[in-house]
Amino acid sequence: MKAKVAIGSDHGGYALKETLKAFITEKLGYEVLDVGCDCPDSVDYPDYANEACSKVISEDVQRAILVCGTGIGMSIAANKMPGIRCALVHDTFSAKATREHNDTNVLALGERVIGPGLAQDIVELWLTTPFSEEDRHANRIRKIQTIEDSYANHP
Ligand SMILES: O=C(CO)[C@H](O)[C@H](O)[C@H](O)COP(=O)(O)O
Repeated sequence: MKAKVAIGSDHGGYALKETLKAFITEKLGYEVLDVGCDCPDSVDYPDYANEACSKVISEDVQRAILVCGTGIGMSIAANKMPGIRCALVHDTFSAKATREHNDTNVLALGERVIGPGLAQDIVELWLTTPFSEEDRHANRIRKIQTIEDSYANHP
């Protein structure tokens, strides 16, 4: 069964979000939950990273895609959230590798960095590439989780 995908952006990623939303639903056939923003007026990217990633954490969706001007702010905010492994990706090699090696559940993109054609290629690869399941990669992901858990009750 295909993953459900949340998608969110700030104003700097709004146009690319709209393009990707149509591509993911109409061309790739995934169900997409758009958490905003809803127009190109200035907003704050952490609000939309939080909204989209909370849908992954609650298991309403299996993946999320975040777009801002650079993708950097979105990826920083997303990676603060428990269980989120967000990759900022602007090339197709990394799109495939981060699924195979990191089992990332969130993808961040920068509308001011790449064009819509490359963004679509990245999104398609990222959505369709499975985690390799190899022991060394699974073990490294467990170590990331252990780091996260060790700070869970940090004062
Ligand atoms: O968070 C970002 C950079 O890390 C995003 O690119 C934002 O979209 C960007 O900072 C927005 O900038 P603006 O001057 O408010 O349009």
